[in-house]
Amino acid sequence: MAGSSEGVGEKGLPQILERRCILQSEALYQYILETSVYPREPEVLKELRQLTATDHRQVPAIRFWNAMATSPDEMQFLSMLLKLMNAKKTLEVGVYTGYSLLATALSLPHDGEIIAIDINRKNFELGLPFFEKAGVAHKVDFREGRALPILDDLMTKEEKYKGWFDFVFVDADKSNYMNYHNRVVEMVRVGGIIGYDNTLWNGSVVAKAMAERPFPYYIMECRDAILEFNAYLAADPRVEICHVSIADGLTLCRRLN
Ligand SMILES: C[S@@+](CC[C@H](N)C(=O)[O-])C[C@H]1O[C@@H](n2cnc3c(N)ncnc32)[C@H](O)[C@@H]1O
Repeated sequence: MAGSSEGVGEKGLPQILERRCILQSEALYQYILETSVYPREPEVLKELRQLTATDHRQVPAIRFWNAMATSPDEMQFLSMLLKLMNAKKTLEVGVYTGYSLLATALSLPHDGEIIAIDINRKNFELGLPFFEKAGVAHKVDFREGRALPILDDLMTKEEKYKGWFDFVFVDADKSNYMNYHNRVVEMVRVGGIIGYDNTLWNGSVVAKAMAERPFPYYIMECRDAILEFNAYLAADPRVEICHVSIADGLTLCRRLN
C-alpha cells in the first residue's frame, strides 16, 4: 500500500508493514526504526506487534493488518510525552489489537486509568494477554461500540468526564475526526493534549490533481475529511496545535480554555 514499507528486516520478527507518511523516504524511516526505536521497544510491545503482523484471516470476523497499528516511532514519541506530562487519565478512540493502548498503559503510573473505545472487542481481546503479561490490564476500561454514542454517554450520563482526561488519542474512522474533536475537546482538561493520528494520510493531503493521486480507494475516501479536519484545527481557537510529520502524521492539540 502507499505509505507503508514492507520487510523492515528486523532480526527475530517477521516481515511487517508499518505506516509512514509517503513524504518520508523508506530508507530514512527504516534507519529511524532500526537505530532508535526497536532497540528500546519494550519486549511485550514487540510481541504484540509480532502477533498483529501475523495473518489471522482464517479466524472469522478478524482481519489482521499490521499497517492498522500505530507506528512504533510515533508511540515512542507519545510515551515520552505522556511521562513528561505525568499523565494519569487517558482516553483512546480506536484500539484494534492494542499497540498504542499498551504503549500508553506502560507509560502511565500503576494507578493510571484509560478508557478505550473500539467497535470490535475481538481484536482487543487478541492483544489482551500482552496487557496481562505486562501487569497493566487493570488500567484499561474497554468499552465496545461506536465511539460517538459512547463519547456522548461519557459527556452526559457520566458528567465527571468533562475536563477529566490528561491525554486523548484518536485513531479510529477518519471521517468522524471532526465529530470526535468537538466532543473530546470538552473532555480533556485545560492544558491536556489530544493526539490525532494519520493527519498526513499517507501523503494524500498534498495530491492536488487526480493524476497525482496514486492512492487506493480507502485513502481517497477519507482524504477530503482529513483535509477539512486539518484546516478546521488550524483555525480552532480552543486549542494550540502542533502538526508533527512523524509516521503518517500526528496532530497534537493542547486545550487552551
Ligand atoms: C487504525 S485502527 C487503531 C489502531 C490502534 N491505535 C493500534 O495502535 O493498534 C482503527 C480502529 O478504529 C476502530 N473503529 C473504526 N470505526 C470506529 C467507530 N465508529 N467507533 C469505534 N471504533 C471504530 C476499528 O475497529 C479499528 O480497530
